Amino acid sequence: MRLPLIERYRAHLPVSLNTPVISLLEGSTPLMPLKGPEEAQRRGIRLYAKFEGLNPTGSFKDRGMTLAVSKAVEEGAKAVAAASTGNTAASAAAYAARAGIRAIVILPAGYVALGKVAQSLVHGARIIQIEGNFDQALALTKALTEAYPVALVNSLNPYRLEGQKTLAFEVVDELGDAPQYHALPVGNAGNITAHWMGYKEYHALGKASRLPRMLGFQAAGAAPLVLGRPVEKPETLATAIRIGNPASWQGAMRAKEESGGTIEAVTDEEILLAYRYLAQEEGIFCEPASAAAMAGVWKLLREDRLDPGSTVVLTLTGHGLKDPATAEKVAELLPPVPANLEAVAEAAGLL
Ligand SMILES: Cc1ncc(COP(=O)(O)O)c(/C=C/C(=O)C(=O)O)c1O
Repeated sequence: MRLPLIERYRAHLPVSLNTPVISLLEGSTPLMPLKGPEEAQRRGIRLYAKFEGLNPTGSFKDRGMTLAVSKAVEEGAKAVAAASTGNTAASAAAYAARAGIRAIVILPAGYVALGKVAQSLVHGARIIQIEGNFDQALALTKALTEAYPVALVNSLNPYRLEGQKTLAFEVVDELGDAPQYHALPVGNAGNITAHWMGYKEYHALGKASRLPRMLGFQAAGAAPLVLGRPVEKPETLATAIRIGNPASWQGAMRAKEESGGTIEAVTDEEILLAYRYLAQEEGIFCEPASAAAMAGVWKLLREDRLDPGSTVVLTLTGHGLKDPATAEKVAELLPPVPANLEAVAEAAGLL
């Protein structure tokens, strides 16, 4: 029987018997073996996708939100607030509804994928769109939660990272050890920080014999961690990681340096190629930001920078249905045909 994430990893989480468990049965997502591109097969490198799009609200955010909202309710909160590029908002809205408290979400107007706005709307969140970007939305949300009795549930909230570290636990529990490499997209950098926390905790407990090298990937137009300075006007079609000044900058640097890993940039074109590869060659529909992890691993494979025979886990952070508009960038919808067999057979390429 599927367990709430807090129950599955209670021993490793800052909860007590007084903590209500607000859950949508998140976590325990599939670790899917990939065929992998030819460059991986040739070197005997095994790729696995940890598909976080199969969480209840369709992204990895649910791991952190179950804990952040449970702890907020334990502390008497009647409302939670988050700035978001969309998935944090969707998750906060769902878990607040589950808990019977209010969600306030602040979004950068015009830069949040359709599916995520739909989720926040339908769950009844109070949606505030600002004429600004995510970084401005986060500053406003911090100010709001300091001035009013509302709990902040962005990844500045330590409970978010505590929840998200469980992904590393699941990978080790399933593979029997940590992989040599773990790749993921990086925006506000909470997730790479949390992954590294989880691997270090499990390694310290002797549950993993090794620590993976963390491979973080940013979109080239929104790559402050690669440039070494904030990006004033971040731009990328991968709107989930369109962030110019990551809140967990230090955490990301620690994960990179302590693990001997790297944080690099991939272009929007490379992201779209990886997005299409995952959908059309592996059968996995993830959102563009998630495909940055595949784009990055592909780049390292082309540059022959991954050890032959190694195992690489990629966190595919969100489901592709979140951003239906981008699907049309990689496949053209043909115009309708007359409703007769010959026209359909011709359109199907069977004639
Ligand atoms: C699909 C997807 N992939 C990657 C990231 C980057 O994770 P972080 O590096 O921990 O920020 C996000 C982040 C989204 C938000 O920050 C938000 O929803 O406000 C995401 O939704």
